[in-house]
Amino acid sequence: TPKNRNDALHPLWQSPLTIPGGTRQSPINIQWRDSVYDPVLKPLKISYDPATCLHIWNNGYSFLVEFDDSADRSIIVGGPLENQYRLKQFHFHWGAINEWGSEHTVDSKFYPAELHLVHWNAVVYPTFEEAVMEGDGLAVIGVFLKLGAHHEGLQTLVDALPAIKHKDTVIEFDVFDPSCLLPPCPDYWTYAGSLTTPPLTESVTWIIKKQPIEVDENQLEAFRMLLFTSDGEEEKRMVDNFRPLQPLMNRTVRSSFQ
Ligand SMILES: Nc1nnc(SCC(=O)Nc2ccc(S(N)(=O)=O)cc2)s1
Ligand SMILES: [Zn+2]
Repeated sequence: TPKNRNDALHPLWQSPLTIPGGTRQSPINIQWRDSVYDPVLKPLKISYDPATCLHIWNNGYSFLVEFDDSADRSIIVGGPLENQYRLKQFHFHWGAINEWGSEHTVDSKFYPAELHLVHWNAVVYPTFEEAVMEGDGLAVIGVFLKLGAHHEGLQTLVDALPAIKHKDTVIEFDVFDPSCLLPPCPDYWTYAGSLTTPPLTESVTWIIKKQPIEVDENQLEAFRMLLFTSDGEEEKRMVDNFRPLQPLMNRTVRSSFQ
């Protein structure tokens, strides 16, 4: 029984749910028919060096795989971006059941999970922390996960999860190529948004892939055995770690495809 309203709140949201004066918050519903094809959008060029992988850890919000971003070794360029952006980490959001879990929705449809590959503009900003505060500081690629076939590349991550069950646990992860988590179809939507967890800063150019990747039930269940809580605390399963949909306000979602 929660002692006060805050305890009743989802662990993610003990801080304010809304940013006062926020005009470009994420996630949003992508209404396919309202998105505008932009012929000027370039193909997104992705080149990741698997050796830049460092470790995988449970940060109490999600599990994330972090990369060595001290040089331009794993980068994205093109698409809606004016500069190249360096890969810093990727993580996921998922639900307690397969009916929901993604942060973005397409025509109000939830996917069971969503992958976020987080990149920062090291051409313009000296550190990630500074880029987080700037309108063109970050670029996040969103990939929807749908229930289907077993995903070989994801299994490498799934096999590591039992070792990072509790908050603030970490294990070495030497080689992993996140390209294996991207769908083959190049099509994407893009819009100006924000981080979906605190500090919720309005610094993200979102690039949402149209085609989901398929993962199987056992792989989704493996995400759900993680805990929000540290070892020794009362166990709280890490599920439903997605932010509620935010108002579109004065934004247009552009598509790279007709
Ligand atoms: N001084 C600071 N250090 N680190 C930060 S923010 C750390 C960070 O990467 N936050 C983050 C939060 C949400 C997302 S998400 N879900 O992709 O919008 C990505 C990234 S501010
Ligand atoms: Zn995320």
